[in-house]
Amino acid sequence: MKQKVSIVKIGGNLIENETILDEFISNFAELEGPKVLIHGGGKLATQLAGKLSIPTQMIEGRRITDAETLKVIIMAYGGLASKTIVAKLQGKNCNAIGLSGADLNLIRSVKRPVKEHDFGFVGDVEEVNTGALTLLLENDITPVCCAITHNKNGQLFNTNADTIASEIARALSNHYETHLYYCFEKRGVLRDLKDEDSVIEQINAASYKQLLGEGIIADGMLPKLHNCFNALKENVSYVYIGSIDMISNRQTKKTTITL
Ligand SMILES: Nc1ncnc2c1ncn2[C@@H]1O[C@H](COP(=O)(O)OP(=O)(O)O)[C@@H](O)[C@H]1O
Ligand SMILES: CC(=O)N[C@@H](CCC(=O)OP(=O)(O)O)C(=O)O
Repeated sequence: MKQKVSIVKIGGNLIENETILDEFISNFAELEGPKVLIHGGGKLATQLAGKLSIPTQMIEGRRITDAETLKVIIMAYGGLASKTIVAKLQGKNCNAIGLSGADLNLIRSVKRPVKEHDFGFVGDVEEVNTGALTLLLENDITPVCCAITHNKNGQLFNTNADTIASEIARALSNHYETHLYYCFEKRGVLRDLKDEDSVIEQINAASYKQLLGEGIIADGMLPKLHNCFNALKENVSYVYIGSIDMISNRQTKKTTITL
């Protein structure tokens, strides 16, 4: 039987709030077995760009990343967010290491092809270095991955953190029974965004199509669910969307995604 690995993605809205981040770090540090943390930081990047008078433009949940925006991304995700999270995990005796996709050649990507839009320095994942990840996990080291990839030719790219989480889960699923958790600021996918109790507890491919048609899934939830189904199609065993409580043993509602 394969060993369980937990792949946990934490959204940028949560890492902005220190109290919530600390609670998440405690929950994550207590998770047993090998684990990987992927963090966003979209809100942080938007705030930092604003302070530097660099305008932010998002299309279909993805950031248009010109050369100046890429510098902000590297500072915000690879610097502030990554090091803050790693220090907090070390404070809980979790031996974490902060990595971008360039470190250990962890994630190689190519520039997102220009179709309707040119996203600039945004990369689509081509390959995850599974050997490097398993080497760390087998030595009780917890990788903390940010939303930055590279092309192995000296160029860094901004890459959606949900996609990185699903690609890492997919890569590890040959070696482990993979459990992928998307933690964000709501308790799951909601039928009504104004009603926190309207969590849809199960979504499968058929109900997903229906929810899309009804316009219930929008904005950042679009790439998130797309990534969930991609992961399941590639042998990831379990995929969940919910609050930070779902990775602790506390009973909570969450959305379970199935094919
Ligand atoms: N049906 C839905 N249920 C929950 N959130 C939804 C839904 N449709 C759209 N959203 C939006 O998606 C956002 C989550 O996407 P995003 O901001 O990319 O998450 P993250 O913080 O994990 O990066 C929510 O804040 C919410 O505004
Ligand atoms: C290409 C692209 O859109 N990249 C994302 C990466 C960060 C991210 O995904 O962060 P959240 O999880 O906080 O949304 C961005 O720059 O916003």
